[in-house]
Amino acid sequence: MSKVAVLGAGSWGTALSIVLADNGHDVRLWTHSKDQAEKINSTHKNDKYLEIMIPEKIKAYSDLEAALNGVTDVVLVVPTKAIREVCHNLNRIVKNPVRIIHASKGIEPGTLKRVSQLIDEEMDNYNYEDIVVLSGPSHAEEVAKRQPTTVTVASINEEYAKLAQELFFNESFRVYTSNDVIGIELGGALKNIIALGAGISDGLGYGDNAKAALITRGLAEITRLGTYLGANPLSFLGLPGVGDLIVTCTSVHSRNWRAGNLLGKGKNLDEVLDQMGMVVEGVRTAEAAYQFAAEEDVEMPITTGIYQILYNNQKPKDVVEQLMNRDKREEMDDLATLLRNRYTR
Ligand SMILES: NC(=O)C1=CN([C@@H]2O[C@H](COP(=O)(O)OP(=O)(O)OC[C@H]3O[C@@H](n4cnc5c(N)ncnc54)[C@H](OP(=O)(O)O)[C@@H]3O)[C@@H](O)[C@H]2O)C=CC1
Ligand SMILES: O=C(CO)COP(=O)(O)O
Repeated sequence: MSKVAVLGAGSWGTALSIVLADNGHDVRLWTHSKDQAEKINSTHKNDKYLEIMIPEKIKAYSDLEAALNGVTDVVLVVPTKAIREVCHNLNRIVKNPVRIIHASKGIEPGTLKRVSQLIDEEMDNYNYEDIVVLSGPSHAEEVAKRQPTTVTVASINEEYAKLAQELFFNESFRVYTSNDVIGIELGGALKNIIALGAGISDGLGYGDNAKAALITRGLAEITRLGTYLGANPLSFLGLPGVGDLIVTCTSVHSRNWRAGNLLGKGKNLDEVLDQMGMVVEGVRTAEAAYQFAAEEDVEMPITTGIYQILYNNQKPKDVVEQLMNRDKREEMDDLATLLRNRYTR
């Protein structure tokens, strides 16, 4: 059994700690809040984030050095905007070799970097090839209740991907492996933009047809950008692609869907974020993807529309009208070319 530090005690860090504790590992759940650590240790609940009781053997820490003492694996689960800060501190403290698995879903605006690239930049002596990403259709609320869930762990280091699979795998948490770090990270990050769109569509009162269109054309957009950035397009048909799109675009558990729903009902971004109280990763990732699409001339009309709603106060109804009235085109034209180019290279 392994000693594991889970860094980030929000919904997902807590749910993943439960999976690891169920598997018999020694789990330290680190939070940047002393009060929260004390509350978790005394009540075995983390009720701002999850309703369920936490196994007593999970120990919460607010001292990062103490949490990391003697661990073999570090699971990073803070919001993307906190990854650099946490890795900077990790870099200062970690002396023994550890394996790093991250489960955060975002892209940094400005630099347009994925989470594994941020980790790589902040950690002096850690190989990019050894970073593992865990992603897939997995609402924390359901994982914490041990409901059947499937995810993928990806690393260029095949042995580390298999070790991560072993660490998390159990009868209600099925884990696949992959070597497509770019595809798995982009699938998880970009689906949040489309989930905002699905929430907006529901908030406007549109039906299943509109949502199915968003999911499908959203997948085309994700595949287009992802393949441009070096991902294996097949990854987008897998759990961290279409799987995660379905789970976030169709569920009230999704914070991105919920935030979109409020936007569709007429609230502005500041009001929505105040009300959410949890991370809505799609907001920053929409900014990053919009910047990228504009700079590299990659066609991302849904992302562009959502960016305009979030950052330029465009009315959701006007954006839908613009999307519906774009030039007529063939459904698969550019995607077919993209795939053909990739496989005939
Ligand atoms: N929830 C889910 O079902 C899933 C989430 N994810 C991803 O996991 C990541 C984390 O999400 P999730 O746990 O849901 O988010 P939550 O909003 O539930 O929790 C975020 C946690 O991170 C903490 N935090 C914020 N800033 C910092 C910082 N600078 N240093 C240390 N801790 C910090 C927050 O602390 P505080 O309480 O003080 O704000 C909180 O404990 C995201 O990238 C998300 O996309 C992936 C799959 C499923
Ligand atoms: O990524 C998730 C499920 O796989 C959670 O999505 P939200 O961040 O929208 O809640």
